[in-house]
Amino acid sequence: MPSRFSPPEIGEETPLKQHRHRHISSHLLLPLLLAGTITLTIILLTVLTIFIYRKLSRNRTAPSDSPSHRQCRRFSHSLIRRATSSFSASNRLGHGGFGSVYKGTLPSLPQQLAIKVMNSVDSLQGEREFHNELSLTRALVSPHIVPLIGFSSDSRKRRFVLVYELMENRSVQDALLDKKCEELMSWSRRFRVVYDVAKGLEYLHHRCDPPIIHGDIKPSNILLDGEFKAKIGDFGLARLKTEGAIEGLEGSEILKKKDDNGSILEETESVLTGFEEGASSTVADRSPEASPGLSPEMGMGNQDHGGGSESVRIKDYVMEWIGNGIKKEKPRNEWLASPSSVDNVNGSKVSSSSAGIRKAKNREPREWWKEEFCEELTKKKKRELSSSNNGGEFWRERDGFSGEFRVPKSGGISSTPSMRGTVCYIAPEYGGGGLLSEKCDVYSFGVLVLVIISGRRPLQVTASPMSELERANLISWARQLACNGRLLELVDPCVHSLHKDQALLCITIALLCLQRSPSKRPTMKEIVEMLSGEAEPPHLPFEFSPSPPSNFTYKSRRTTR
Ligand SMILES: Nc1ncnc2c1ncn2[C@@H]1O[C@H](COP(=O)(O)OP(=O)(O)OP(=O)(O)O)[C@@H](O)[C@H]1O
Repeated sequence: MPSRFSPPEIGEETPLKQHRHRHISSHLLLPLLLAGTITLTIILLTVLTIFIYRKLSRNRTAPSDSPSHRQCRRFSHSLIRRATSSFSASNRLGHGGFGSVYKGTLPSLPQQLAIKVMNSVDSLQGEREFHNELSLTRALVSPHIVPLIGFSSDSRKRRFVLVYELMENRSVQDALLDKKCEELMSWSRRFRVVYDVAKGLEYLHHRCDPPIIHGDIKPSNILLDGEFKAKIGDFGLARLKTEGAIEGLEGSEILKKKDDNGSILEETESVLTGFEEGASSTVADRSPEASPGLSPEMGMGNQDHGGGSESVRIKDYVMEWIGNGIKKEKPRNEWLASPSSVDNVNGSKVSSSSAGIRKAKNREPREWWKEEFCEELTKKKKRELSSSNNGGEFWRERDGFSGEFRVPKSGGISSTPSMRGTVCYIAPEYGGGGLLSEKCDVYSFGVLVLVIISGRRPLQVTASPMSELERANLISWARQLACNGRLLELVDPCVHSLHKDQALLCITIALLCLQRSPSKRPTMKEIVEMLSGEAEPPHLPFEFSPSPPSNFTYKSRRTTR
């Protein structure tokens, strides 16, 4: 009879065992599930963090309001050659410190192009500027910046080209100072140019992260499109603000180099002093009628009247000496002065690499030296008048005047190899080998505004009498007019439909920008607010206030533009 209870075979699980097993596995499953979920969450979080970090770091170098970079195309050199008809002279738009700019077209692109060919065969500086300009400009998207379309580079053959959109009306230098375009004789257009440049700089300083310092604001770097809207171009000397430390390092190297050259500088200065002593009397007595040999532009020439032959000889010697010095110092192919294009260009650019390469361009060295000598003569006259108490008030030293235009040493170019920017536009603190900051751009903007308002170069003598020399330096002239409450005299007489309040506002802002102390200068954001009427109009710096106070007043500009 089969037993009712048969013992379980070995290996067979009893329900009890099964229950225990189920209990154990469910006991293990929970922590396993939990661990799995946590691991998965950690992985997801890590991926998400990496994604966000990469996105943020990509946006950091780009302006905050331009999430995606401009489409920047790479072109072959043969295509660029075809676009410019083999870089034909007839297509040449202009010549900059590091090469020529050509007009061109490409079948694949609707717009006309400005093709900047960097001169980098013999120097690394051209290549350096190319990379600098490319990396910075491709990230910029603003209606106030010249749009970069593409580039072409071949390191082996040392060909570096940047392709920009063509600005039909060229630069402010070309359109306003050289051609005196009729369109720019209307006040509203001039004011618009000032406003556009201010907006462009505000974008660079306040909307880019990190901020971008242009470092070379001047008329030839302000381009005008078909409607005369201004855009900032040429970022070859631009810097990200975070590079301050690097700039500082360069600065200390430079100080060392300056010391090394000390004896040479001293020698140069003593020669200049000799010239000043002799030349001041000769130039002061000249007039175009009395001295037909004078260049009417400069009020200086090789002839002498009234027995000053010795001083003229000294002057000629110094001019010659400096001219030779310049030629001697000229690094190969770095001097790009083309006599045909020379016409009192606004300033000579000084730039550097760590190797201390210097350049000056677009001008016969002797031409711009003449202008700078005029400045020296003006200073000399100022000293004379102030010591004789005759007109001392007029020539009183103003904030920042001495030192903002240094006599270039070692052959006409600043002895400070770190100096970047252009003589007359460069901020005094940076010219002395200091740190490049946004306030350097603000200073250059101040000079630019005076140039746009007055329609003349920062250093220019239009006639030889000494009375004209008083106006030679635009900045000091503006300061004088401010002290005398005659600011509107600065406005270009060719301007029509003048809006006096706007003109006073612009000149006042310019004078604020030109204060010697960078911290006193307004920011570009504040300047845009003042120009747009969002902020109250500024007051002149105390030292420029006319006496009795306030010869001119503004109407409130709290109107919408
Ligand atoms: N996008 C452009 N459209 C039209 N013309 C241009 C354009 N870019 C430059 N140019 C012309 O070419 C000239 C040379 O420009 P570039 O930027 O090379 O040098 P620069 O500003 O004159 O001198 P530097 O290199 O010393 O700053 C300008 O003055 C301007 O006349």
